[in-house]
Amino acid sequence: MKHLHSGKVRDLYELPGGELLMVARDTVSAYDFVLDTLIPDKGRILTQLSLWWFEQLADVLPNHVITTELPEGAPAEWAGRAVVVRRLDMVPVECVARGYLTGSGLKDYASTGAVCGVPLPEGLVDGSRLPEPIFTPTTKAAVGDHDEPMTFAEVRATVGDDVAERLRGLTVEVYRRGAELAAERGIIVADTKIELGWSPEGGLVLADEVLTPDSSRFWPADRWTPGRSQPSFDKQFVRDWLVSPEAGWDRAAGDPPPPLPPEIVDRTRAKYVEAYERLTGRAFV
Ligand SMILES: C[C@H](c1ccccc1)n1cc(-c2ncnc(N)c2C#N)cn1
Repeated sequence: MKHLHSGKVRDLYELPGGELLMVARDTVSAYDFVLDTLIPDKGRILTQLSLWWFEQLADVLPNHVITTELPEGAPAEWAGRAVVVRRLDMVPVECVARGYLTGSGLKDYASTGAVCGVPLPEGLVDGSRLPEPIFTPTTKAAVGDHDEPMTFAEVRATVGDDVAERLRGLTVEVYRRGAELAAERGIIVADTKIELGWSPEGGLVLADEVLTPDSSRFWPADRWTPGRSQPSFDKQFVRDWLVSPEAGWDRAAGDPPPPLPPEIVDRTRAKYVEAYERLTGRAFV
């Protein structure tokens, strides 16, 4: 199979029949670095979680999954974390929806009182819940560049009025469904990024991964405290250890992060298993 693209935590291959193979790695990224230390089973856990969300969202829109059967020639170690998907004509817009204000959205709000041109009430702070979830699209920056916020007018100019409306509607609906279900299970989904593509028949299809802790911000609901940075459901142990004296990491010098101790690896794996089991109600095997 032909290697097409490598992201921070996933790889994309082309199969002889023209379909694509998405493979999730056991890597985790923190502070914009992909760490050297692997989190065992992370790729499988997040792949199985995404497949479960595709099932939950089947009544909202179709998805690109063909099969989870490993194709001929794929290494056995990819089992459970590789998905054969339909090749789509990808929409050139990162479709993001936010139900809470943080990260780049908070920066945009702090300087403009709006996010991607969507005006918000005054007085919001880091972690504030928004009155309604909003569509906050960005450009698809080249590797190494940063995604830039897009206004809805810019999305219209890029894909046309009708498709822009549909991107907004679908992105907010996927977010709402995910955030609602997760909230019932004690997890806040603060925001999420989805990828949409056009099928050969011309319909919009949900692609990539969906509503995972890599494509979304997951916060433990019982620790939500607006006004400060919220702890990450899955990455907080890694973040805290990396900036602790024990790690001896000179982040300011731009040094790569040190390897993670086994205990941090184990606790982080347990958080991914916990997120999967709480959301799906299924035991991770
Ligand atoms: C950003 C993402 C990516 C995934 C995995 C690794 C690195 C990047 N990506 C997805 C496609 C893509 N292209 C055509 N048809 C599709 N069904 C998909 C999907 N999913 C292109 N890039």
